[in-house]
Amino acid sequence: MKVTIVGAGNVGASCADSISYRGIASEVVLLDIREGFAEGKAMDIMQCATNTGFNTNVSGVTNDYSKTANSDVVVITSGIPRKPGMTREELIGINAGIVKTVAENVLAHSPNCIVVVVSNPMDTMTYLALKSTGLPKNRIIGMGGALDSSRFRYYLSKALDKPSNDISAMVIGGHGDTTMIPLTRLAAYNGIPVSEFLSQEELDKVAAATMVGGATLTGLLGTSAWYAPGASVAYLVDSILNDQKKMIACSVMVDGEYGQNDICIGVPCIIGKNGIEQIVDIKLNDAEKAAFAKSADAVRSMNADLKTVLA
Ligand SMILES: NC(=O)C1=CN([C@@H]2O[C@H](COP(=O)(O)OP(=O)(O)OC[C@H]3O[C@@H](n4cnc5c(N)ncnc54)[C@H](O)[C@@H]3O)[C@@H](O)[C@H]2O)C=CC1
Ligand SMILES: O=C([O-])CC(=O)C(=O)O
Repeated sequence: MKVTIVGAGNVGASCADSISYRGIASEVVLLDIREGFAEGKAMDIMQCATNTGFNTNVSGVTNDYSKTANSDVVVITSGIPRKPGMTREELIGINAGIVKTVAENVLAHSPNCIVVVVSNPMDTMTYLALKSTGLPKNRIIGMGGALDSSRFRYYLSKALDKPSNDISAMVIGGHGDTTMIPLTRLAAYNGIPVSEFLSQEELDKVAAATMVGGATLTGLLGTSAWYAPGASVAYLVDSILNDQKKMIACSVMVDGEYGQNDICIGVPCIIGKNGIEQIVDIKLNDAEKAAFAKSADAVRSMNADLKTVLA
């Protein structure tokens, strides 16, 4: 199986690293416009192979899409990240043009691939990739919910003082500081609702920390995060390449699910070899429904900024 990652920066290289470690692809191609950069990142990752024991062939290219031909999955991470104090939405002006061109280039060489969109503002970039390429909606997947859900589990694990892997929890809605919806009502510690162990005040604190999880890291690092984003992409790509049918919150075009249409937004999805194989339309309570509608309005109004790039 062949995976191309466009953008060999912090997130792209971390995706390549995590995918190689998992041993889920025979070939990973990293592509960047910066001369020699992807080649260098690929060489550095390949020099891990003997000490970590992976057999994936990772190569790097400078803007040569012919080397990406016949990829099964293409991950788009190209574009600028935010700096402390910025929102993801402020990146749209530069990233929209990049994502549109990149999506066209990758499909010209891999017409049957599944595209995973990472560049921010991710829900809007996913919508742009879908609208500009005309691909069927199962083949364009926005990655955000996998990461937000793993941060939610991290903050729950800190509050409970229990391991993250004993906790199941999901974040739906937009991938933005104010649009995420951590589903605290449904979060569980080994099958037991977390509300058995944490007060409403503690749960509200966890939800608030989750929503600004990316901003917190951006403040600490001076640029946005990359290890957990890379691991989240690898988790998603694993479910596609190995047809695992995992349920992962992903940004996908909704068609009536959760009462919404014509936006890409985070909802629980079954992910397999065909990409998005099913949207799991669960019953939300009134407060969750209201939060989802508000989140959808914000995502929709962001998409309106794409008018010129989609014209
Ligand atoms: N959806 C999510 O959960 C997450 C999204 N992100 C987003 O991912 C994007 C990348 O972040 P980082 O890797 O930290 O940034 P970075 O600046 O480290 O890397 C971006 C790379 O894209 C390359 N690039 C720019 N234009 C290109 C083009 N036309 N073709 C090919 N490569 C191009 C740059 O040369 C650079 O190497 C940002 O937009 C960031 O906001 C970051 C973390 C999580
Ligand atoms: O915070 C950012 O800008 C990058 C991102 O989407 C994340 O780490 O969740």
